[in-house]
Amino acid sequence: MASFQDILKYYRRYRKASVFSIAASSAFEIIDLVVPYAIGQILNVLSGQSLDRGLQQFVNGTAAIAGQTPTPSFSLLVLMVIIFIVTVVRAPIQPWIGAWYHWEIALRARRDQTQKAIRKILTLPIEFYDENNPGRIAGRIARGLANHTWTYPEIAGQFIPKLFRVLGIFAIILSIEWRIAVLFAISFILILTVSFSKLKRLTDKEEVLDKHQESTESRTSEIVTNIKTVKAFATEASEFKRQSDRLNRELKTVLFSIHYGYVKLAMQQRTFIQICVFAVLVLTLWATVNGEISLGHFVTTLTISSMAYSELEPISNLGEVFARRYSSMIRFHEFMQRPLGKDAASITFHPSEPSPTYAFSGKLEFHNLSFGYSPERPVLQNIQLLIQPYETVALVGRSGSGKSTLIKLLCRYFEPNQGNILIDGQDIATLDITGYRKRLAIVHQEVDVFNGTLLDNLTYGNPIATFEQVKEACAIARVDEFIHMLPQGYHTVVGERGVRLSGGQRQRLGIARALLVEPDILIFDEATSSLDYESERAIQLAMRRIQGTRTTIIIAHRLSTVREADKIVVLEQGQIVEVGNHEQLLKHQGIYRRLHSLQETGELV
Ligand SMILES: Nc1ncnc2c1ncn2[C@@H]1O[C@H](COP(=O)(O)OP(=O)(O)OP(=O)(O)O)[C@@H](O)[C@H]1O
Repeated sequence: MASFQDILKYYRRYRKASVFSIAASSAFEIIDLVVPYAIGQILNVLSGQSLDRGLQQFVNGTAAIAGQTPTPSFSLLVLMVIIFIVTVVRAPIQPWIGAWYHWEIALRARRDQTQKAIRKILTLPIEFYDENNPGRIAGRIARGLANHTWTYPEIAGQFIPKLFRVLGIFAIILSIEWRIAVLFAISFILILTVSFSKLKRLTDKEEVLDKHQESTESRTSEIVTNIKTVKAFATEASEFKRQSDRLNRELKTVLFSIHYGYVKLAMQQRTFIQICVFAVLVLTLWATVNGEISLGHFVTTLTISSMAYSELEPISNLGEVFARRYSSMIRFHEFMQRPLGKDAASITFHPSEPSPTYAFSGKLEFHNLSFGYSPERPVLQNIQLLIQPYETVALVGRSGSGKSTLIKLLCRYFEPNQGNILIDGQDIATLDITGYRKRLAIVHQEVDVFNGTLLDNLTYGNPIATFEQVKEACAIARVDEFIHMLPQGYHTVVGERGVRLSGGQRQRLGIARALLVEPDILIFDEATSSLDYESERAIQLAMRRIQGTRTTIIIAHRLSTVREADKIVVLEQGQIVEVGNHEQLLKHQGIYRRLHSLQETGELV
């Protein structure tokens, strides 16, 4: 669970600058109070009353140094110089010491934390992304970072200095008339305590609202991602209704629960503040009429106490803003505290510390491998398999039999519960994960295309590939067959803001991209499952050219894709039940034959 402490830790790196700038801003707020005090003293001089003792001594000392007599005119001159220093001289300094640092800290912290968030995104376990959609994750991070950035300058530059200002005011009033100071202190503490306790309750409601908003955003993002399905099932109206209901629910919470609460609080605060200001006026006037305080003190007390009460509203407004943002900041920290993937510790982020470079022949041994996503449900059991270098091995089996899971273990997205996987005789668990994964390449059913040129996408895994290498990979993967149809050839922008590639074209791009990293092990994860016959055929031809050049593992539902594999491994309920080539397995009256017959003739044998 994240807490307030985590919000403080967000700025920990800038602690010293933070303490300095908060102290400086607070000092400026207190210095500001010199003006009403000096004005009060000027009034005393003008009305023939004496200066305060301390000030009189200061004027006398200054007069002695200047070789002057401390006349009323000289006192006025000293007071004007003081006012000049704390107003005009201070003016150009304050923004540099206050505003500059507050924003610098907030902006630097945002850079740091955005880096951390990106690192987090890159190191969370892969199953996190199965359970959380991109809209929800992106929304949570963006809101959390933005709210931290806006909050810091307000709290460090305004909220805390204002509290110090109020303390300074209290000290001045105390030096003038203690009864007014007591009234002032009690009213202040009362207003702030009541306000903050109410804000605490509003924060809880804000948290509910934040969750509602996250769900709405998440669904909107799903609609965008799955728009084809929405349209195909003609569910526009129901999606619209669902989102409208959610927005109405949000509005109801924000308007009648949260906003109502803030307005009610503001009303109570204002009324109470005005009662207090009036009470101070009555008390101060009473003390002046009775000759207990001077006219100058009357003006000073009234001016600074109304200054103090006028600060109450901004202080509690800042508290309100903080309360509104609190839950999204906390939810950001909850995201940041999510446990990392098992591979996270060994992922290197520093290009200056490159991971070791491996080169394997591609011999793979699965030794007595067992695995389950949860302990009570084994998905793979006692897998024993040997894959020779340059061999092409197909994994087939019914849906849910564990084919993809085996690949996930090979890629080290998960660690096996029992047994191990050896590459060239070395346990993959002992290898540097980045160095090891660089020797693997995988072509998924859905090939991701990044926004950029086709060339950028091809060289994604190997940015230093030469154009000759790119062309060679494109020839093998049959990318060259469609490249001339693209307006700028290799330099055509594809992806989000560019030309849309078809499923088959994306697959071929995926294969060429995989080939360009020159992997020792190439994996096709249902690469042809969603393609039409012609595209499938093109991919099969590409695969045929790759066959024998490196260890290749093919997961396939369509058995036509795996017919030419050196070895076909049939999985059933997480266990290997048959191994052999196409002809051998057809002779065997087993699952492969049944699946094959089903696909060829549509009938079970
Ligand atoms: N992240 C996960 N968490 C929990 N269970 C999972 C997860 N991924 C897969 N499974 C379960 O593990 C089992 C094997 O799934 P796997 O994806 O490996 O099968 P598959 O043979 O590749 O299936 P398909 O051919 O349909 O892709 C299934 O019962 C599936 O529900």
